Amino acid sequence: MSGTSMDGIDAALVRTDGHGFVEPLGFIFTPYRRAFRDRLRSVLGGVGDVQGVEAELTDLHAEAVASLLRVQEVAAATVDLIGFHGHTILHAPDRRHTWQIGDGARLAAATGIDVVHDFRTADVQAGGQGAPLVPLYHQALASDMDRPLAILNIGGVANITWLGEGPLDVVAFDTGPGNALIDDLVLSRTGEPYDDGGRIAGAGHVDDDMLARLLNHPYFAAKPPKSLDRDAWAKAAMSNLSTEDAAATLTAFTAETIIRALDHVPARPKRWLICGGGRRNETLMWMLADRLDGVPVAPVDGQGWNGDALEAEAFAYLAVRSRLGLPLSLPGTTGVPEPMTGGRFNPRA
Ligand SMILES: Nc1ncnc2c1ncn2[C@@H]1O[C@H](COP(=O)(O)OP(=O)(O)OP(=O)(O)O)[C@@H](O)[C@H]1O
Ligand SMILES: CC(=O)N[C@H]1[C@@H]2OC[C@@H](O2)[C@@H](O)[C@@H]1O[C@H](C)C(=O)O
Repeated sequence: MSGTSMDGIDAALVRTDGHGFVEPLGFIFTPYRRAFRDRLRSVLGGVGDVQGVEAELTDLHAEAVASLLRVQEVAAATVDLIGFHGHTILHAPDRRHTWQIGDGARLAAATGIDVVHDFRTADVQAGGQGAPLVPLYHQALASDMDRPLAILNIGGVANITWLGEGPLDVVAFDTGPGNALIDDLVLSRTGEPYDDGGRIAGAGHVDDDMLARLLNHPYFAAKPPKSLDRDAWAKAAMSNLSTEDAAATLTAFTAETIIRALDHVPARPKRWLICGGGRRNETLMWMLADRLDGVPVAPVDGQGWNGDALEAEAFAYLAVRSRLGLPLSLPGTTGVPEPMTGGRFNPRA
């Protein structure tokens, strides 16, 4: 999995039957070098040297698989399948178009392992949003937990999975920006890739006028299903604010838009579990807790799950489901008219 933050590759090793049995076995993160990150950024929107970047991205994923297997002391021959998400460079479900680069056949040839890739196209072509796809994995992980439960991923974009009692009782959608706007601000002002621990935002004051302007966007009132492109929000015009105040305001924007997700779920969750890199932003976590007013909110790690690994684990799980012809998405998760399978199979050479 190469997430919208463009920070690197998450690779997870999972044992699963594609139904209720999931056992995460290992995880490795391989950061991109600055030069590749820039090249990846240069093809967002589907422009420039897409083919060249796709080949490079695929080869970096083959290296990530090799590193994971080395660390886990597992032979490639004993691995049944790779779920290869690739990297989203364009997401326009309303035009029935979504584009994840990553060459499945090339990865299968490089690793000697069967590969499933292109997870989102079938859903989008059937009229779904093509995202988020992680919810069915969240449901498998949380099978014995009290409901209603919210699992929130704060990556470049933030997405919520709301789980009610029944197996089809799932509502999921992108809530708004996660870290992407904060990352872009901090990078342009300080040269650092993100606001470590939320310390910059923690030293600033929220500009209420700016926050109100940011919140004045039709996306937040729109009913799900709904999903976002990473760059749905153009760089917010923050030039009149100090770095600290701008970071505080964008962090409050993320927190506030997550809270607005409550307008679109059937009942208030009894508990929130947070995954993705944003759970390390203490200012954001504090802003969320403050707005949730006593409802428990904590990183998923306290549950024994790895909050950095869930998305990569999910695409392993979904790859197995794809081979079994099982749904990857539901009407409640992507708005697809009926439960829908997906993914394309690439046999090893
Ligand atoms: N120590 C930290 N303090 C604050 N923020 C952090 C920290 N570590 C990571 N992050 C944030 O988490 C981001 C990476 O999160 P993650 O890997 O979950 O995103 P992603 O998977 O690329 O995105 P998406 O889920 O949208 O595809 C970084 O860009 C940064 O903003
Ligand atoms: C189009 C696309 O790649 N969307 C990503 C992105 O990153 C987070 C959020 O927006 C989510 O909708 C999705 O990824 C996760 C893995 C998902 O499909 O569940």
